[in-house]
Amino acid sequence: SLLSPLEVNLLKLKDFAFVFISYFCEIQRDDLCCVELTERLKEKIEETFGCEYELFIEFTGLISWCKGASIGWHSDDNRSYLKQRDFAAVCYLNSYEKDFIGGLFRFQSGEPVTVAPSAGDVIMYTADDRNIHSVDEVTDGERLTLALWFSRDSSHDEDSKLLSRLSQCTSHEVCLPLPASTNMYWFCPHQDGSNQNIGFDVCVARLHLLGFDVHSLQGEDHSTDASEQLMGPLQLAKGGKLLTRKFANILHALQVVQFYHWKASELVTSNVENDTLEEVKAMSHSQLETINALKSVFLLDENLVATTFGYSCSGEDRKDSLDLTGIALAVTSWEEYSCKLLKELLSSLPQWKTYQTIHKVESD
Ligand SMILES: O=C(O)CCC(=O)C(=O)O
Ligand SMILES: [Fe+2]
Repeated sequence: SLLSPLEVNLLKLKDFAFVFISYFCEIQRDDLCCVELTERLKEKIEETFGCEYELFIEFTGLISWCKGASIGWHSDDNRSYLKQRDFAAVCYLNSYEKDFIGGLFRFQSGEPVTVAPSAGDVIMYTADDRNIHSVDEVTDGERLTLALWFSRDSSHDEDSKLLSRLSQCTSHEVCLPLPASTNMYWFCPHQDGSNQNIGFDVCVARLHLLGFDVHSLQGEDHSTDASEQLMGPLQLAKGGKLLTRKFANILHALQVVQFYHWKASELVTSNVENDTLEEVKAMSHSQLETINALKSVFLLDENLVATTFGYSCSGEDRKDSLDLTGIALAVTSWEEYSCKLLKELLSSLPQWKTYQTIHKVESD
């Protein structure tokens, strides 16, 4: 094991759909830095593989493998756009048989042949075809990993890219999340196309599990392509009611809902103002139709959603505890929270730029 139980727990603490930036700051605040951890992994790789030159972290991914997820035989540099990858480190954040079934890691040749993930363990291997590997299908539960890829090529340094993006931010703006292409969020257990009609959009499904439906403002105009609807302005609905507040896109709505779910007990809900209450309206028949039309495209298989995310009856409690009025309040708290995190990040930016790398900076 390379990671302590505390580190493992901090890493998987937040829902994965939540912004990595907030994740990163919370961990810092708890006096344990994700960056320190990744630096430690980098040093370990350099030591293990006898690297003479410094490595750069090329990509960091906090990955949730839901029921049905798997990956066949591959090397990690097997695409033209992945050629810069030299080494991989996969940190296991939970354990085989305890938290999920299936999901064994296998090497095609050499020893060990099979690795059963165990929280805190890290596997490291070269990204080329000397280490062809696969991951068995996860048949129950959710498998959680922190995966990092390393490159000898400094032009692929993840830190530099992030630094230049952060340099373009100003601390006053709210950073609205931008969804990647819609097919990034499409979950389909049969990638071979045998069951084209089975699947769901991960964002719509996560909202659905928390008790919310999506009302696309572009959906009212029937000419808009369904997949574009999630990229544009939308509203949230629940139990025949609609929150008039507009969200920029599906990820914005999801972040606010997840934030509310995460922080609900801390948000002050006692003095709900009238104008917040006025934002919750009964929905019309046509609005309900727009909601259902979107569901019929993006929530094709509700049972698959429940089994994939492993929610059963316990999911009902969380659904009921979250309401639209709370969401209206959470929008502002989420903005304040995001702005605060962004300010903290930006305050470290001058030092980070000096070193061209992201390090923990002591705040006064
Ligand atoms: O999660 C794992 O055990 C390995 C993941 C993997 O092979 C990959 O993402 O390329
Ligand atoms: Fe891999």
